[in-house]
Amino acid sequence: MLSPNACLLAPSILAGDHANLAASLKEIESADLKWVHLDIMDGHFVPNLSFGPQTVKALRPNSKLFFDVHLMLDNPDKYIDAFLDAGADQITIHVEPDYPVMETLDYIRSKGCKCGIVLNPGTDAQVAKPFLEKCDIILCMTVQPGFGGQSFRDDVLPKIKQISDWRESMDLNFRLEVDGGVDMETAPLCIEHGADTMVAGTAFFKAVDRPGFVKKVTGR
Ligand SMILES: O=C(CO)[C@@H](O)[C@H](O)COP(=O)(O)O
Ligand SMILES: [Fe+2]
Repeated sequence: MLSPNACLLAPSILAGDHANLAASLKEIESADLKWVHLDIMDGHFVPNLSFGPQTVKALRPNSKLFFDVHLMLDNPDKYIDAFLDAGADQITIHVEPDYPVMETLDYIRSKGCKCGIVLNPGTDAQVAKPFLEKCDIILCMTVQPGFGGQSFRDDVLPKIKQISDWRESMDLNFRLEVDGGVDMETAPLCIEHGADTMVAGTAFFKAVDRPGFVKKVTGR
């Protein structure tokens, strides 16, 4: 079942120019896109470090893009205020670490920010079910989180379809986002399985024909 939502592409600035991330935001705007994906890594939940709320806050006045903040942290609940203050438009939190996920979603929403959960490739769709009604977005990782430039895992596609089917049967309209190894070949598979929000880092910033890339990845 295709998504009821129009397909969006959210480039990840993890693959942008870290000496000039403001210029990377301009590249996204020049491609006529509305979202940017910001990957926050703590070196604990994932074996890598990226950047923190200070960088997000510094980027905020440079852009009107929708800031889609993906927290890869062991204790995301401790950092929500920092990312709200930094100007996040949406915060997604993983379900795997041990912290109060439901309360954290409620807290993000109570502050007027969009919220959602993230599932690692090995995390069962059933884990998401209790949270679906609380979420603006469900993010399915199609790589093990921590690094850009990895290969897409097509074994995650049935999970995307399952969550898409629940969205329909429960009459919900959350976005269904896919992150990791998304490119011109893999994005159509995600769309076929019900996804509507494509994160692409490496493939977006390396694309020679950006308009062609955007068209293919969003199915427009
Ligand atoms: O969250 C992550 C990685 O943990 C992603 O958002 C990556 O930044 C996507 O990069 P590509 O796979 O598109 O290069
Ligand atoms: Fe991400």
